[in-house]
Amino acid sequence: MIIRTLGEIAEMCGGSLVHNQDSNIEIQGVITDSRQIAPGCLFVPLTGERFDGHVFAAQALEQGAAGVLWERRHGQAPQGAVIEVDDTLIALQQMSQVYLRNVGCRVVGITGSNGKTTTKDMLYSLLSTTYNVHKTGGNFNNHIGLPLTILSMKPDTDIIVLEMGMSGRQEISTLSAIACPDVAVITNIGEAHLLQLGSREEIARAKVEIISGLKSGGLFIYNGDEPLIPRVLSEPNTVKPQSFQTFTFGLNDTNDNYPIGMMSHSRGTIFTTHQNPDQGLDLPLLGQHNVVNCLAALAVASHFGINEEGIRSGLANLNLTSMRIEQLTAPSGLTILNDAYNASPTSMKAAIDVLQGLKGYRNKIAVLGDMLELGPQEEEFHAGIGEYVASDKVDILCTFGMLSEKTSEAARAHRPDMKVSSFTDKKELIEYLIQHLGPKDIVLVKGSRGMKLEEVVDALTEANLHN
Ligand SMILES: CC(=O)N[C@H]1[C@@H](OP(=O)(O)OP(=O)(O)OC[C@H]2O[C@@H](n3ccc(=O)[nH]c3=O)[C@H](O)[C@@H]2O)O[C@H](CO)[C@@H](O)[C@@H]1O[C@H](C)C(=O)N[C@@H](C)C(=O)N[C@H](CCC(=O)N[C@@H](CCC[C@@H](N)C(=O)O)C(=O)O)C(=O)O
Ligand SMILES: Nc1ncnc2c1ncn2[C@@H]1O[C@H](COP(=O)(O)OP(=O)(O)OP(=O)(O)O)[C@@H](O)[C@H]1O
Ligand SMILES: C[C@@H](N)C(=O)N[C@H](C)C(=O)O
Repeated sequence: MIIRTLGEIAEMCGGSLVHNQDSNIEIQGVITDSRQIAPGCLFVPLTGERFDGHVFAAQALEQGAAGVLWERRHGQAPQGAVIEVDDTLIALQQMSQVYLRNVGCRVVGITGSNGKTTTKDMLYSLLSTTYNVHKTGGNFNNHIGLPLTILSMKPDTDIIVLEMGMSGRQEISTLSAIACPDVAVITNIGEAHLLQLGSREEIARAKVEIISGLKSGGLFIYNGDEPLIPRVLSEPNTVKPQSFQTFTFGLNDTNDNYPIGMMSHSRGTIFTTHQNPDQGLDLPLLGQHNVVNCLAALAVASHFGINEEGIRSGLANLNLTSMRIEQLTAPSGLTILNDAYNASPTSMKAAIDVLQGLKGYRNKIAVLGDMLELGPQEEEFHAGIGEYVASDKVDILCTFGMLSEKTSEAARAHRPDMKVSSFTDKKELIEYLIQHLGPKDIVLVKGSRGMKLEEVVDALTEANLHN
């Protein structure tokens, strides 16, 4: 984490010390939540939907913060080590940008509609075999999370892997300007946040903003199966460096790298690639979509010179953030595919493909929740998932949420013999599942973040099943 004096921090964020404070006070780390104050930290109050962090500044100092930022428009600052700024969020971002330059590490930025967190985790594991690597924790991928990620890295970091999220235009360009990546990755263009962007073309434009801050001569790695990306690249308004390299990955053999052989097994996939046809790699994650994510991570790892031993070791020791097609076995024996972190049509279909591809279970059950932020076509998207899940070997469908009623209706219409139930009450859904699932079944649980379907996963994990 960042360690600087109060005076240095003031200089980094364009602020000024008040109350003639001792500029040599040492700051260790930056916190934006007074509920998480660590001794010696700098507390940065931010204004959010529910609170204005400034009301907690004095309390933060009492709790052990070594200093606080304070926006001038908030009037009299509390007594103690205070740095006055015009805007605390901008100050946080400026501080992180200067610290990143001070550390001098190389920077990888990863964006895309799906797979950012997964690809980040894979890449972290591959690069860590050779370098001191820092990565985005969890899903801290926005205008606050990215600066906090940078400020939490150690000064001896060689490479930082930054996840860049968005739900609107100019959000990724802000993150790219802070990070100035050496390598920029786009995993895919799906439908996430269509509500705010309006079209997949606009989603692609928002994602391609990641190269607006790409260093000159940097490397842009993207999913070559997606035609929107090169189309946006060629648009006159697209901001990009004078010169940069490109590398494409994907399933099609028109890419720079693509799989030439894939064999699924119970815990993952063994695959070979066009670039390394004799090197069978064992990815301990389910789903073809994760092989595609791995191709992106391999492209970055190759750029940084990770050898075959490092690749194999990195994949073997992969530690994936939870709730991304996470395979669990409950004490009852029930197998759960916990994919409850988020959902959009592309990721929903990818998860259903995984469920349909697995064998050796009595029943395959899909518990599918609403997909949020999809805009005016949301009902059509849910109906499309209904048809998709009814198209093949899923035995029971349970939907959760109002939008998912469309999923159920379409599934019933597409396959009248399929067992379909729809719920809007989570307790009733859980009761139904406990009554109908048994130890030899497998259940996929997936829905948008707002549906909080991890609560279903937790209930099923603890349940005694006797069917
Ligand atoms: C602003 C903030 O950090 N809020 C966090 C806070 O929320 P809470 O509701 O409690 O308070 P406010 O936001 O109103 O508070 C304002 C500040 O006051 C602080 N504070 C509050 C109470 C208190 O007693 N003391 C305080 O000091 C507070 O800390 C605020 O600084 O707490 C919640 C619970 O811990 C946090 O969840 C909340 O964090 C918000 C959501 C946030 O943005 N956090 C980032 C660090 C982050 O990266 N979060 C990610 C999710 C990012 C994300 O959704 N990404 C999108 C894509 C980008 C979309 C973009 N448009 C956007 O807006 O995010 C994606 O699809 O991936 C994460 O949490 O995983
Ligand atoms: N390449 C992909 N194609 C389709 N679905 C994917 C892909 N990669 C991951 N997923 C699925 O998308 C969901 C989110 O995965 P992950 O968290 O890695 O993506 P993300 O881009 O970080 O998501 P978010 O924007 O919601 O934070 C999970 O259900 C995961 O299984
Ligand atoms: C939190 C936001 N970035 C997000 O992921 N929204 C999804 C669609 C949700 O809230 O469920």
